[in-house]
Amino acid sequence: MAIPAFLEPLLARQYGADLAATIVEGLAAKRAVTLRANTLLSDRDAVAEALDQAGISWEPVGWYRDALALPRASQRDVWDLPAYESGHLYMQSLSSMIPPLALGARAGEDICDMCAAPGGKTTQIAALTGAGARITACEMHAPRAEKLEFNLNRQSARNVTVMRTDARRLDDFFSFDRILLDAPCSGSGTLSAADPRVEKRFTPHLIEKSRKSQQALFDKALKLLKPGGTLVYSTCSILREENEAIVEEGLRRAPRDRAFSVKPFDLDASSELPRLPVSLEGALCLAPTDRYEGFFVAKIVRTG
Ligand SMILES: C[S@@+](CC[C@H](N)C(=O)[O-])C[C@H]1O[C@@H](n2cnc3c(N)ncnc32)[C@H](O)[C@@H]1O
Repeated sequence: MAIPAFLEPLLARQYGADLAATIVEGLAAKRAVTLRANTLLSDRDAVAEALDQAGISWEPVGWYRDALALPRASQRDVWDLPAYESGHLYMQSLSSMIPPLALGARAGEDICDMCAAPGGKTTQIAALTGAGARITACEMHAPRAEKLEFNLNRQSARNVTVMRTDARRLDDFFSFDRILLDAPCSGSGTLSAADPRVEKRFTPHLIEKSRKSQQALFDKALKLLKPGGTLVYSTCSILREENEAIVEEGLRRAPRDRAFSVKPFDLDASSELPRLPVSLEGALCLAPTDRYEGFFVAKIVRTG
């Protein structure tokens, strides 16, 4: 099985042939298992000690103290740890830890995670706010909403209300200080040649379907944002049509009585991130590598 052949020309149109070839190589690389210490129940040092005791070698991640990379471990090695079972850690890709950091949520705020299951980012936001924020987590697919609730319980994220609903239909009466829209996407940044279903799953139709849903969700997010509020838009796609184009079109047709601006966000030691060029100033797009998934993150602030 191979990465579908139509992807490389698509990438080449966006990034040029050389970079497209490097990206496809990055997709084929075996990615290191990475995890996040759950500070609602434990901390980085305790998780590191549990790994040491199990003989699993780990490396720190420069831009996020709670993240650990396990270059030689398998997922099963982590599943076997008591600290995994008890929710003291959460297996999560490094790239997907960035949107909650970019969101910058604080205790006391109203937060919405519009597309929340299985809950990696919801539980991270809960941990980052010390369980002091009011978090609404939407998920429209019932089995995935169950998985979300399971993970929230296991991670002890008690300040989260789960809404089993289509976030596109949220009443405009709601308003939030911060919204994370980690949108459903084609997954072009995380494709694996080892996945036997990759050719059936990743199709031009999936990109188009994702794009429509992303735009509708983005438009809704802008309506739900309080003045001064922050929206973070992210996908695990590296295609411009699912990323920059969604943000640009959403801002173009935003309600005329509101103003929004794309803002850069800081990440300590972010020079270690494998950045791809972006056409939206302030946004971040990561290349797939043996450590990172391909990922896009943009931060939008309602300025008026
Ligand atoms: C990229 S995944 C989210 C991953 C999640 N943020 C995490 O970090 O664990 C997108 C999720 O959005 C859900 N979804 C798709 N369309 C939705 C919609 N219109 N409203 C709510 N949830 C939706 C999907 O079922 C899927 O679980």
